[in-house]
Amino acid sequence: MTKFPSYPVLLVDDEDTWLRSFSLALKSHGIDNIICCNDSTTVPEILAKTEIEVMAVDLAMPGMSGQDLIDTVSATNPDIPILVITGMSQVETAVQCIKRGAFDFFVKTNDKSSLVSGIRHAIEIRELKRENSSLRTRFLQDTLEHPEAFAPIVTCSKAMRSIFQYIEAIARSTQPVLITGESGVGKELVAKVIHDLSGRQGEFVPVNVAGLDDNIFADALFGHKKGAFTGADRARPGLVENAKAGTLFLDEIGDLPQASQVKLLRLVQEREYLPIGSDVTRKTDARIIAATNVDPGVMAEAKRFRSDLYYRLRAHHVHLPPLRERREDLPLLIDHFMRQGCQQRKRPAVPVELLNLLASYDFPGNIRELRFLILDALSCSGDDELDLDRIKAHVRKNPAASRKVQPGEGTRLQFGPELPTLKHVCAELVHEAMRRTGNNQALAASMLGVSRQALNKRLNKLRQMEDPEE
Ligand SMILES: Nc1ncnc2c1ncn2[C@@H]1O[C@H](COP(=O)(O)OP(=O)(O)OP(=O)(O)O)[C@@H](O)[C@H]1O
Repeated sequence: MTKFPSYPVLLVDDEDTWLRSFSLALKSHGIDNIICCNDSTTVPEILAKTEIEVMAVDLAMPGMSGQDLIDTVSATNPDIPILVITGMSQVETAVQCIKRGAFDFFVKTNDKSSLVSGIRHAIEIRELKRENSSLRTRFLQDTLEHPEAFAPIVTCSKAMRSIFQYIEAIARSTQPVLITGESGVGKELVAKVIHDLSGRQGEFVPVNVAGLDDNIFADALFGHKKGAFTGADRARPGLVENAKAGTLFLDEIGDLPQASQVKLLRLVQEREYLPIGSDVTRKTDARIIAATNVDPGVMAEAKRFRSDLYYRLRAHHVHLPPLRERREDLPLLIDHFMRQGCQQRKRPAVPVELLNLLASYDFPGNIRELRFLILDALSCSGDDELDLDRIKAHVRKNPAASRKVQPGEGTRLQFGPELPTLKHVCAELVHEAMRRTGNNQALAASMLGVSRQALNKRLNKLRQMEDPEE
């Protein structure tokens, strides 16, 4: 099992019994990467050797008091959240500690649940801070540390590049990720990249939970004991077990029944689950990535999706834009799918008309639909040129998705009583073509029936007219 969190939690107290019982409480809640230290004077040495995620320190200790420790650690390792643990009579001192930089304080009692929640909260804050700073660096430098990991995602879109930078920043976190976006935008592809970048040794285990009733959901995810129900003639591990030390990818979580939402909440929050027929709780270290093409925030408002589950799942959130908002990817994707479909055969030429045809199509099925269109057209084409008949028929069948005005059958442009000038109409047309193609000049030129050079000249002229200072 991968230890959680990735860097240890340091517990500092001179009472060994307290250290033992506290670390047991943490372990039973899935926090098992712990260093116990009963001599506060050795803390600076530990910090010099090991990166620490969070510290919990007692106030009254011989050698170096909790307060002294806070002063030292805040000066040398200001990013480490420090939780102060005090006796009943020391609350005032604890408040002083908060003023000196401690993260929070807790009164030492036998019930350790609030202390465990405090540690978990501090771990989450630490992870978020780490990700924020990594994100800031990446944005400033506009770099990707592992561009090769994104190779399966074909794109040249700026929006997608920013998403890649975000993914790199959150990939190693243990918190869940929610991926939203229309059907076919590449959510599963992105989930797999997050797993590949996570450094997790376990498997990537995808499961589509759409339409599963609660019993099948529980059986698929949590498995069952032998004899748990009629037909359960042997024990079967669930997908959560298969995803140990890896990633569990739950696709289409938007339709999950309420009862399954409760079970998923426990899995996400407590990292715990019960196989069917068992009364022994099991722990998991699988990282959860969930995806949906319905906005769970809206569903949470409509009370169809638990809001506590929604907020837990979206500790990190990746939203993938639809293909119609990144049309600049069309030429690359067409080329990619042409290559995919022509591994065993000669690649026919792609008529320029194809880009023109697709540049004003809205792709309700996004990249999956484009892939199907290209592979389908290839299957009916000879070696010379890609046959566009079936693509044209498909685009015509989806008139709502096609904004293109077909020659001869289109609506006429509407004008008010005063006609615009030719110059004005040209400028509007150029802007519209650029907008529709996501600023891809080759595509826009093809839509407007001019060469790329001619469009470029026109764009330069327009820029000069709009901003003569330039
Ligand atoms: N940027 C991309 N580059 C190359 N192929 C892509 C890209 N995005 C998606 N695809 C391909 O499109 C298809 C659909 O992608 P995927 O299954 O990841 O979408 P999805 O958003 O998870 O869909 P759904 O919501 O229906 O589950 C797959 O064949 C995938 O490989």
